[in-house]
Amino acid sequence: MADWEERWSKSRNRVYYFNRTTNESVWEKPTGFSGPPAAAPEGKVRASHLLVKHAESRRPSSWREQNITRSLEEATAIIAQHRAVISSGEADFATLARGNSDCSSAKEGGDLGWFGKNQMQKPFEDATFALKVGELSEPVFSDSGVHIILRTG
Ligand SMILES: N=C(N)NCCC[C@H](NC(=O)[C@@H]1CCC/C1=C/[C@H](COP(=O)(O)O)NC=O)C(N)=O
Repeated sequence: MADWEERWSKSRNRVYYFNRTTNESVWEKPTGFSGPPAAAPEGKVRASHLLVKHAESRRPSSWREQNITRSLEEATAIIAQHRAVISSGEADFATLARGNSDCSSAKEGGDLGWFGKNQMQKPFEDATFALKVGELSEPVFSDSGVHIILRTG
């Protein structure tokens, strides 16, 4: 496993994995990969998020639920519950995001990869850039719904 390293694909704006011995490149994280994360591309941050959508979301549908009808209040309460579970250490962020996030990034444990300014909706961008690496946000409200954000890079 020591042969693999995480790299950043500028063209696809996401990480990939390069094997120094075989020169092979793969998108999916090799099983057991434990190398250092890709170096932070200039001016970019990396974050994972858990999104709970509601009836007023810009796209009230997700892989989890075809037609999302919960209210903004309900979504906020659900996010607060998830945040409490993560903060208590009862579950890790990626596991909770994988099963509960209404974003397609759920399949990556919520990982959105590296992104710079003007890529994400402003409330999300502002909240992420204000976090230190490793810090978990308070609930963040965007047109997509209600998020908690873990800054990872
Ligand atoms: N660069 C990466 N990895 N993908 C492009 C992101 C585009 C960006 N997206 C967002 O700002 C929302 C909030 C933060 C994450 C995010 C994810 C949304 C949430 O779901 P939706 O409201 O779209 O159904 N799904 C994808 O876009 C935008 N400018 O709309």
